[in-house]
Amino acid sequence: MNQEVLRIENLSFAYPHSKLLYDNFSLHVNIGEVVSILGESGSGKSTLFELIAGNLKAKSGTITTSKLSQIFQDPYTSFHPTYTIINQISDVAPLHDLHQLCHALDLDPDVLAQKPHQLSGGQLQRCSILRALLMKPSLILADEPTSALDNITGLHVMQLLMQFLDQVGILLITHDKNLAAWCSDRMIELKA
Ligand SMILES: Nc1ncnc2c1ncn2[C@@H]1O[C@H](COP(=O)(O)OP(=O)(O)OP(=O)(O)O)[C@@H](O)[C@H]1O
Repeated sequence: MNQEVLRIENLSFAYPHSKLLYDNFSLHVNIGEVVSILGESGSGKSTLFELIAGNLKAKSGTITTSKLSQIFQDPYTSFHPTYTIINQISDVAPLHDLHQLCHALDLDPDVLAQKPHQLSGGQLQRCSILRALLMKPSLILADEPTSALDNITGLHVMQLLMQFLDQVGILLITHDKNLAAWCSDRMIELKA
């Protein structure tokens, strides 16, 4: 049976003094699925994540979500520059599966003792995936997780993330239609 990790039903939302950005919008994600959200700048992709994360309140409709964690576009701004990666990860997540996950993410555990600027963008984005997975989510919100990386590194990072689809569903924001077509079960294109 499909295990649903996100259900959005009849969502409507507008920022104050603005037109409706979402009007009766519905979406669901199951464990094992990658669902991509595409759309031009200003179409409301980031706003959707803010609504799902509970940082914005819908005008009407319902959002039901299981435990989620987020991966952001720029790995350098996802970590504080002055603390080591391991300090920052241990602040938010238990470390039981650290070595096993490092292995799966092709990440040398020694790099975790470094500070963010000492790592490459690809290494650091794998650290943010590590942090997200250690939080044991059922839903991952990934906001342009590969767009700060070159194509080959980006594809590798996405492949590594997709290994965990037996445990999670992934909602992916991307501008990259080729990436979305390659990795998604469903694609939703928002209109500005
Ligand atoms: N805090 C806010 N207050 C008012 N309007 C906002 C706010 N944040 C975003 N908007 C507007 O809502 C619309 C959707 O913005 P959003 O950032 O969700 O789009 P996006 O699709 O993620 O864009 P991009 O691809 O450029 O990141 C835009 O018109 C934007 O100007």
